[in-house]
Amino acid sequence: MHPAPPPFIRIENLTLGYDRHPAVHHLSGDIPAGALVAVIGPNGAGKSTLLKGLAGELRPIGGRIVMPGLPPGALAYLPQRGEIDHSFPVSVFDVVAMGLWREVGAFGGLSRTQRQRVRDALAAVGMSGFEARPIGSLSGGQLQRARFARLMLQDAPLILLDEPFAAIDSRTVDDLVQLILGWHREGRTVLTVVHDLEQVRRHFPTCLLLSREPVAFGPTAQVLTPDMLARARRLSEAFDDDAPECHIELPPTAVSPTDEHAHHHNHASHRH
Ligand SMILES: Nc1ncnc2c1ncn2[C@@H]1O[C@H](COP(=O)(O)OP(=O)(O)OP(=O)(O)O)[C@@H](O)[C@H]1O
Repeated sequence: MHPAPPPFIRIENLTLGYDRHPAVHHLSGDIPAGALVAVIGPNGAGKSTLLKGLAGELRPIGGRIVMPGLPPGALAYLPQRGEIDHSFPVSVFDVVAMGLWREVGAFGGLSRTQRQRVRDALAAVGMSGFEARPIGSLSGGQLQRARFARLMLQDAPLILLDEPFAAIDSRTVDDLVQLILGWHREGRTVLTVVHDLEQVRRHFPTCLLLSREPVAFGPTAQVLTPDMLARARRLSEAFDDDAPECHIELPPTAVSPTDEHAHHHNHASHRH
């Protein structure tokens, strides 16, 4: 018998938030290497906050995230809103080439091979011929393709995508899903915030259902049950950002390696 491989990401009683107000709390669990995880939950459930925490953009208020097998900085993160200033006169090629900054450095020039890799990444997202176009002239779907091309060049073992399909045409969504499935086949670990549950059922083997705290984490078919979704909704409705404290009691659930912390507690942002 082989011992179980170490987790790629270990989350230990994690609390993340803003100005010491928890947005996600009591999150614990292991994510194995090569997992393809959909992060789902109601609006304001803390999905983006979790990705920011994993990306290192938000420091935990409590608990910790450990990624034993990940070299420092070896993750690629696609935030929800475009971080690209559309009015900035920069070409699609240059924006995508930023994906190589770790190997090129801030002021380095690109080698011939690196320039070819940029063109290959653009071809892989169906954007050949757009190299010289100003980034601000792209449609929403084209811009998202370019952002995926940049991400590909980062060649990271861990990829975090925050609502990559929001406000994107269905053909582009299909193409982006195929790229994600390709990264999964290559053995990369991918966490994606997704709103469309059909999309999740069809393509994502593992699911984390969040509602400020973990509701369920495991195989998608066991997480996406009417019970679990109703539970997530109830938790989200019981939440009030301005309320002084919290006493939410959860019954234990069948699938949930992550909710062993369900109990009475006091946090400075729940109501009853
Ligand atoms: N920069 C911030 N400063 C203060 N509070 C924030 C900030 N960003 C998010 N929040 C709050 O944290 C909570 C969780 O937000 P988050 O964006 O993580 O939720 P989400 O699940 O991604 O929601 P959605 O599906 O609507 O994008 C919300 O109450 C939100 O208002």
